[in-house]
Amino acid sequence: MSVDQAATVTDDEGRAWPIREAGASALVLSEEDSECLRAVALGVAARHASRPSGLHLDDSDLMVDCKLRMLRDGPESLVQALTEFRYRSNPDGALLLRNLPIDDALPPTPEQGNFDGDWQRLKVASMTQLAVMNILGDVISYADEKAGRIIQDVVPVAGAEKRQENTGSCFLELHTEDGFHPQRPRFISLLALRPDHERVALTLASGIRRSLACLDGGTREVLARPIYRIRLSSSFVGDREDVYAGPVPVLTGSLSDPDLCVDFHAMTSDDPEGRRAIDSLRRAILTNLVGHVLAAGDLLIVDNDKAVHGRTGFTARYDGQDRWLRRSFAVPDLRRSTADRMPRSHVHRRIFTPGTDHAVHRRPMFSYE
Ligand SMILES: O=C(O)CCC(=O)C(=O)O
Ligand SMILES: [Fe+2]
Repeated sequence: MSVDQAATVTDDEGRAWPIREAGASALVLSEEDSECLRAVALGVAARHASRPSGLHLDDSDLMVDCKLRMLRDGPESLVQALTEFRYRSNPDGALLLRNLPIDDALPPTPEQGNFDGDWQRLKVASMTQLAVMNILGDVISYADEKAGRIIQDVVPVAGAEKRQENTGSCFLELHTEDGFHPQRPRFISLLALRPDHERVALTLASGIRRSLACLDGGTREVLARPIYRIRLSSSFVGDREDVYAGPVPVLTGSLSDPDLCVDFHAMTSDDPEGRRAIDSLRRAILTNLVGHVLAAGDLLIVDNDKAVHGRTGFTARYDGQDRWLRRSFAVPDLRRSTADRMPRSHVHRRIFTPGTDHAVHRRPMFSYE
């Protein structure tokens, strides 16, 4: 895959797929609303100032505070847009927010994948993101990934350029986030602190609501069969390439408005019909791409049930000024994972133990080749 100047993605067969600019339908916060949100973020940060960085902001009191202050003092138009998106989603399954407050003096982009400094140096960005996520749902993170951090850093890492994960800088194939996880996120948010140097890294999304019309009834029926397996991502299982979840269907729920779980890099089917249906779906998804080069203060929310996302390639310089996004997840109901979390913690325990051949999840769901 590659991207040319006219914002198209070119697939391996040389066919170019246009990318609609997501900025056209963005919600741009007014200066007044942005300052209002900054005040909410600073207020929450001040009340939790003694929280050590080592806890990665993992505490339900902080989440309660974020939600309460956002509902009480946050910009009403933003709370309304988030609540509508939560209930109804939209045709692209993606909502771009612009002009969100972030911290004035940013630390250098971390080199090794995680920001290890004091969270207070990013208090505006961190609390803003958690305030937004707490309106969309219940914040969750995964112990297997990035040490369970509640807010994860998405930065290029030297040596990982070709990896199909967010430390890479090549084309990141369209995927459902953590589609293999029993409590995968409903919403993911990506808040940009810095764009890439050349401003070419387009974060992409594509919604099943737009693609459904491009799929015939037979293809939809195949995609609804539980004949697909998803390889666990390397951020969960390291270098192992043989751990799969499934079998699962790609389309579930309503026939006219289905949910989607697919990964065009990590999903396979032993069934030739299943593979053909995935190819048709990929063409439909590529027909309906939206994209945006996330700039500082842009926050993209992806509805992980209704859209896949990915990113076009870029060149990292590893000079402390590289692209830097921050990511967080929300689920509709945290209580569904009570047995898999410590009390008051929002971190889901490991589903995979490195060095063993056993996934630790209590419901057997992984297979090994
Ligand atoms: O880098 C991006 O824009 C998207 C990365 C991504 O897919 C992720 O972090 O889940
Ligand atoms: Fe992703």
